Amino acid sequence: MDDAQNWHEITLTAERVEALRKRADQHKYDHGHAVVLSGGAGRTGAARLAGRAALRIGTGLVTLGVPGSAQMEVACQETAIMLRRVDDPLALESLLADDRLNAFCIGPGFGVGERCRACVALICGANRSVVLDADVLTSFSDDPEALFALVWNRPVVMTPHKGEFRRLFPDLAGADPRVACRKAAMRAGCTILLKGSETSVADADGGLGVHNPDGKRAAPYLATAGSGDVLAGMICGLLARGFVPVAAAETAAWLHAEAGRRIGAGLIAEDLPEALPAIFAEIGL
Ligand SMILES: NC(=O)C1=CN([C@@H]2O[C@H](COP(=O)(O)OP(=O)(O)OC[C@H]3O[C@@H](n4cnc5c(N)ncnc54)[C@H](OP(=O)(O)O)[C@@H]3O)[C@@H](O)[C@H]2O)[C@@H](O)CC1
Ligand SMILES: Nc1ncnc2c1ncn2[C@@H]1O[C@H](COP(=O)(O)OP(=O)(O)O)[C@@H](O)[C@H]1O
Repeated sequence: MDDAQNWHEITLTAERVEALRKRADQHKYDHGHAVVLSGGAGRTGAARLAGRAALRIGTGLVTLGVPGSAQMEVACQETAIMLRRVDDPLALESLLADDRLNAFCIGPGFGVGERCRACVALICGANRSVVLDADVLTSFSDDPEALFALVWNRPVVMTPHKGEFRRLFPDLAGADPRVACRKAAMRAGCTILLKGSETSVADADGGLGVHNPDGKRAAPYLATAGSGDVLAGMICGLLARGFVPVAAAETAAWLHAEAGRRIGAGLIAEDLPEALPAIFAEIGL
């Protein structure tokens, strides 16, 4: 399927607003436990942004998995977010043994290479919901098929910007982004969110949603360092809350852009999670 006309506009549907609501009879464990894996000392900012976004979007608990070298750095910055030491794939395996930790985010600031590839293999092998972003996508650029074998038919959202997309899907990078995103998702066998001023979300069955197709929801001040890390955290948080991958990706894309639109000029990535409470109040949560 490569029909560029066959798509829907991404909006915040009434059903998704209801799914964002917390009911009076629920407690934090009813809203999931998200884990964001961080890079080492001096490289924790991106994971901290993602963790903050997961918490603000309503995840019950958020843990940052942090190498020992970076524990003090992260502990000095975070309060509501919990910390676990994760130095290597072995430590990750022990986290994965606890199935209450129900959604993961890996890639932002994580570091490129074998440790990254091994962690992705463990998370996907455990069939855990996961957002694969940034350094994960770069880590597999020499062997995209190895990544597709891991994510095929799993609850995975990949979130490439155009540079990362080109590294994984070089033959599709020149095509219309909507068509390219759909073909990529069908090839990889998972949900793909292709970032840009227009954002596309495609699933493995050929479904395609487009945010800002007519430019009316433009949010150009999102073009700032760490903005994509926040988006990855929002998606991870929604996966932890029980959204299926496409719904998590589309809902996060809408909320992320809405936050960007409201803040406007002067926006920095830290502002985005903090904009969510006002948006939630306005949509009636
Ligand atoms: N606060 C923090 O801690 C932050 C930490 N961060 C972390 O840094 C790590 C590196 O992430 P990254 O995205 O900066 O660099 P990366 O993908 O390795 O290469 C970039 C190259 O790709 C290309 N390119 C093409 N299209 C593009 C597009 N639309 N958007 C962007 N790039 C595009 C372009 O190359 P060109 O096309 O010009 O040849 C460009 O030179 C990663 O772990 C991330 O999480 C950041 O999130 C910032 C905040
Ligand atoms: N001109 C733009 N208009 C709207 N959104 C944009 C624009 N430029 C970037 N964005 C959004 O900002 C985010 C940038 O993500 P990314 O490139 O991964 O940055 P980082 O790695 O620094 O977090 C994406 O969600 C993208 O859709």
